Amino acid sequence: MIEFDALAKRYGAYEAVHPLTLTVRRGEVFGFLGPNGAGKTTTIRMMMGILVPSSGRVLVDGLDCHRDAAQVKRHVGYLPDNPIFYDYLRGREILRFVGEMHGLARPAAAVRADALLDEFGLDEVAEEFAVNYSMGMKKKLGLACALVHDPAVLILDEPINGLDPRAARDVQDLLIGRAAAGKTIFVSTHLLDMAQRMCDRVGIIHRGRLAATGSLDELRGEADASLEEVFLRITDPAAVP
Ligand SMILES: Nc1ncnc2c1ncn2[C@@H]1O[C@H](COP(=O)(O)OP(=O)(O)OP(=O)(O)O)[C@@H](O)[C@H]1O
Repeated sequence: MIEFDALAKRYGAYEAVHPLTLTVRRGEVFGFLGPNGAGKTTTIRMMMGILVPSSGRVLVDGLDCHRDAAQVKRHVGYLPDNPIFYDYLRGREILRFVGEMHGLARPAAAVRADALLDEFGLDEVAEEFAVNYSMGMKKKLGLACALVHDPAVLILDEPINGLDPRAARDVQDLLIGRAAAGKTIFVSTHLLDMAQRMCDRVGIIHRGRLAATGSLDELRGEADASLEEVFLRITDPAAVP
């Protein structure tokens, strides 16, 4: 379970995330939707202990993401918006290294890395340097790194942004598999197709404020508007925040 309790972030005088209160249930796939600059990455960086909240807090399975940041990392798999690797390590080496950093014994990390490389279709490039990976391969490797310690919770920042349709579908299928296995997934995106395919509930963030939350049916409402119509209405630049 993820509990946001009036979590807020200011950059100087600029309020990037207004106090955010929200609960994501265990086993739920929650889509955090918003246009560019809405505050999605800032929120996720607070969840990962990378940014210090200006006020409020966020808890993952009872652990405070700021105070207990190290424990949270054991519990959570994180895919950053732009995964960066040691360029001159090979895919397999990176995944083993991340596994060992999470406390797996060397043989166990090797077995786990091989299984994920196989599942993610990266086995053919496993001996290639990550610097030579395509964007799709980097996202898949990043996701494999997020999963190497079999965390209960996944926090994913724009997992299919910039991917071609096949790679995007591959990544979504991998995530849908994880959701079916009971993982709690918090995924930020501005790609509504993905939200529609994967998410149990979504929240729409606009100018740092959570403007709407609910299941897709709830957001579409009685008018049965498409998610795109709902999103465009809520995030209309002319709308008063
Ligand atoms: N370090 C910073 N200093 C000042 N302002 C910042 C900083 N980081 C982000 N911002 C501002 O905070 C707001 C929210 O940014 P954030 O990156 O969280 O948005 P986002 O929803 O993830 O956007 P995108 O979809 O474009 O990645 C933006 O207006 C951004 O310019």
